[in-house]
Parts: sequence; structure tokens; C-alpha cells
Amino acid sequence: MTRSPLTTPPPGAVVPAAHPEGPPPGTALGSHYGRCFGCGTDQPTGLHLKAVTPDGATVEAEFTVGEAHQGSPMLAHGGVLAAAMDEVIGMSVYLFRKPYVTGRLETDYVLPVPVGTTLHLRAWCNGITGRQAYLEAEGRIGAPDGPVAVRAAALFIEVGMGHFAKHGDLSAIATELQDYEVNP
Ligand SMILES: CCCCCCCC(=O)SCCNC(=O)CCNC(=O)[C@H](O)C(C)(C)COP(=O)(O)OP(=O)(O)OC[C@H]1O[C@@H](n2cnc3c(N)ncnc32)[C@H](O)[C@@H]1OP(=O)(O)O
Repeated sequence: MTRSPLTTPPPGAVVPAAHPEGPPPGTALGSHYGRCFGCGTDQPTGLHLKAVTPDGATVEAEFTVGEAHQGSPMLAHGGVLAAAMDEVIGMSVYLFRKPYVTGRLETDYVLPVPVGTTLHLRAWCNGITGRQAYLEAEGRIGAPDGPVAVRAAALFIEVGMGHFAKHGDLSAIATELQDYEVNP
């Protein structure tokens, strides 16, 4: 991954262990919000990511590129692929049971991804320091050990629940985010 200093964990950043109250290894993660473009089942043209955590601290997911995800004829749009990386990385940092949002997302596009391809995604945390979480993901074509088509590195920033209350739909937040710790 070609990573900038902004997405590279500084010395002292710690890779967290699985949260004691997090999902056990092998758990399917489901959708965190029905209308989410990344994982929501109520979003017809969304990505419909299907995710599982193999160890409580990382995420593996599948995304099948559909007709609605094209940029050029029968090839995936780069922004859609970035959205898939954002989503799987977001799912992985949420395993630590605090609310985070994407601050920065960097993407390397390695291979074109035709419509109909199932991308096997994997995301993991390289370290957390203060409110900053440094994460990475990759997407492989056709199988978990298939050729790498896309890589991403990200900086996620921990926010209080007030972030979602101030900027989003407060009534939906109560049901969607009730599992996470509320920051002071
Ligand atoms: C299961 C769930 C899956 C979800 C997957 C999808 C995730 C998403 O897509 S989230 C939506 C997209 N992201 C957003 O909308 C975020 C919009 N941005 C914001 O709200 C704000 O800029 C926010 C919250 C990131 C930071 O603002 P704020 O809380 O005021 O913190 P701020 O003081 O600016 O920054 C905190 C630290 O992070 C650093 N930082 C913040 N943003 C960045 C950035 N883009 N690049 C580098 N550093 C940054 C700051 O420099 C600061 O560092 P330090 O503590 O060393 O001074």
C-alpha cells in the first residue's frame, strides 16, 4: 500500500485486542443501518456487503460488483470501490465499540474490477492513539487469496455520539448505535 504519513500510525500507537464485549470469532456482522450504502439491505443500489469477523478484531467481507456500480462499461467505478473499502474499514474499527468516522481515505487501484466480480475484502487496524485510528484494507478478486485489485489506508477519528445527534437523524441513531459506548 502506498500510504501517506497521515494514515501511518505514529510510534506508540497500539493495536487493540478484540473488545471483551465484542462479537465472538466467526460472527456475521449484519447491517449497522438499513439505509447504509455499504451494508444496508434497504438500499437497492447499495453495495450489500456481507461481513464476518474471524477474530473479533478484523473484518472479512464480500462485495459483488453490480450493474449499478459501473464507471465505464462493465467495470466498477473507482469511487464505489473506495466506498467498499470505507465500509469494511468502518466495520472493523467499530468492533472496538466506540463511534468513529472516516477522516481520510487513501486508495490504490491495482486491477480493473469487472461487473459480476465478487471482491473479497479484509480490513484490520494498524494502531490507535488518542482519537486517531489507523486502518488498512484490501480487496481480492474472486477468492480470499485471489489477486489484489484494490488497497486502502485510512485515518478514522473517534467522535462522541453528539456527532451523529448534531448532524444526523436523532431518532434513528438511538436504535442504530445503541450498542456503542457513549464518550464523555
Ligand atoms: C459500522 C459502520 C461503518 C461506517 C463506514 C462509513 C464511515 C463513513 O463514511 S463516516 C462519513 C464520512 N466522514 C465524515 O463525515 C467525517 C466529517 N468530518 C468531521 O466530522 C470532522 O472533521 C472530524 C469529526 C473527522 C474531526 O473533527 P473534530 O472532532 O473537530 O476533530 P479535530 O480536532 O479536527 O481532529 C482531531 C484530530 O484528528 C486529526 N484529523 C482530523 N481529520 C483529519 C484528516 N482528514 N486528516 C488528517 N488528520 C485529521 C486532527 O488533525 C486532530 O489531530 P490532533 O489531535 O493531533 O490535533
